[in-house]
Amino acid sequence: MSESNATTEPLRVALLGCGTVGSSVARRLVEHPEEFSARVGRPLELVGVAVRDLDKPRDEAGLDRSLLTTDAEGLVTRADLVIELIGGIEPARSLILSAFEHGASVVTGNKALLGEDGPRLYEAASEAGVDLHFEAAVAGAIPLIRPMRESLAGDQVRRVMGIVNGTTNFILDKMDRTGADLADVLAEAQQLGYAEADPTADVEGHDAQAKAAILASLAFHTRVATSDVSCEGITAITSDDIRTVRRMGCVLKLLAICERVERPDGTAGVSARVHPTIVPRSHPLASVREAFNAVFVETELAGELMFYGPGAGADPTASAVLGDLVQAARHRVTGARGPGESAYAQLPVVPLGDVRTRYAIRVDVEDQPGVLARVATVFGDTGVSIESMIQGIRRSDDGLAPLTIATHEAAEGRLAETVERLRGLDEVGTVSSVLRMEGL
Ligand SMILES: NC(=O)C1=CN([C@@H]2O[C@H](COP(=O)(O)OP(=O)(O)OC[C@H]3O[C@@H](n4cnc5c(N)ncnc54)[C@H](O)[C@@H]3O)[C@@H](O)[C@H]2O)C=CC1
Ligand SMILES: N[C@@H](CC=O)C(=O)O
Ligand code: NA
Repeated sequence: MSESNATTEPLRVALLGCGTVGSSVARRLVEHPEEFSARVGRPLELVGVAVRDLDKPRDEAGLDRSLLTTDAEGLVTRADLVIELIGGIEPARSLILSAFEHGASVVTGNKALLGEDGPRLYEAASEAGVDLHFEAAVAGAIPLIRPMRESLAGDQVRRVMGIVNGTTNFILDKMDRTGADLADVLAEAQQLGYAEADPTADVEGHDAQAKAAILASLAFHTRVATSDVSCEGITAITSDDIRTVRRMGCVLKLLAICERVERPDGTAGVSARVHPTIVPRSHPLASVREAFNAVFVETELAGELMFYGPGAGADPTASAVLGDLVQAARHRVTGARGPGESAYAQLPVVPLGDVRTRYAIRVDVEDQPGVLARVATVFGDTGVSIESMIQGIRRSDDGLAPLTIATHEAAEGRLAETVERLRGLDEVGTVSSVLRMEGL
């Protein structure tokens, strides 16, 4: 690639955090400076890397150790472009705000922070007249944020649904294929660099919850915070659940679902939720393996779009970060600006109780005449329509038989009432799982 259009004045780049993703970003920056220079139109100079521990070996990142500093606050004041890959809320937020105050554009992969305090970051970037880019924050390497912010800016998004957490997809996929337990597979996902620093964020669904908030905000031009997204993770999923779902010809996936919905008074609202979901094996989401992500975006004009690729891991995530870096750097060169916040619609977030979907409920019942009728009556009373009921063989130890009831679409509130009433039946031992279904 030619360097003829590159001036000699470098743009100063500060990297905050040199962990899984940061070290891959650093390596690429120091290994291929001429490529970046040619693509941006000006050289990029890595002026510092903020770390927590100066003595930690980092040879694999190919870094000149004199670039390392524990003074992240000082580093952001002498940069044109700041890459934040520390993660978490603080000190990441203060460092990003300080970067904006000092006139730097910011690239981050920090979905936790964007989901909690995105509007504040947008506002600060806008006041400073600089860019805020975050392609890595949702679905790793997959170009999804830029299409949502820019390519689809003239269309109307109806629904965004998909797998946005690599760790849990890796775990569920392994549980499905090998019958392994959740805890065994989590350690492997951590080793491969997919999990968050605290993997509870992955398995409890909070990482996907923050990503759903980001996607819903972009899709519906509305401020949706992480706390607006209802969330259920995969920690309660057992190998029994996986087996039951297999027998149904389905697979279990942790899905983020963001929808534009009609409220009871006919006005538009937004719903956003994350939960384990039963998906038929014939559905494209069922074949998403390991730490891959896949997101369907349904719009008024484009119809259905599918985004697929590596959703986590050092190098795939670095690809998204570096793409953003080049974009932010080009803007510095040309004087252009990236898109700011678009939250003009301000649609209300509907309560989970009003959201409608389908369910599979697994209960253990006494194997006696009249029990199925009594269970069915509960559904009739609460207005939840049954699609099928499958009873398994009575167990010898407790004399109970597993019963799986699949429903037609019903409101979450009605379903919760149904489950409550099932728990009160003498003939029902336990309600062992309640799972939502999509694409059936
Ligand atoms: N690992 C992945 O696959 C993906 C990660 N992300 C996001 O990218 C960010 C970084 O993730 P990872 O690299 O996986 O995390 P990591 O935990 O491997 O790296 C974070 C690094 O920041 C350092 N750090 C913490 N506080 C610091 C401070 N005050 N000053 C300087 N350094 C500090 C830590 O010592 C650690 O080396 C997070 O926001 C994460 O959510 C986004 C997409 C994918
Ligand atoms: N922990 C996250 C990393 C990428 O966002 C995941 O597993 O998806
Ligand atoms: Na992405």
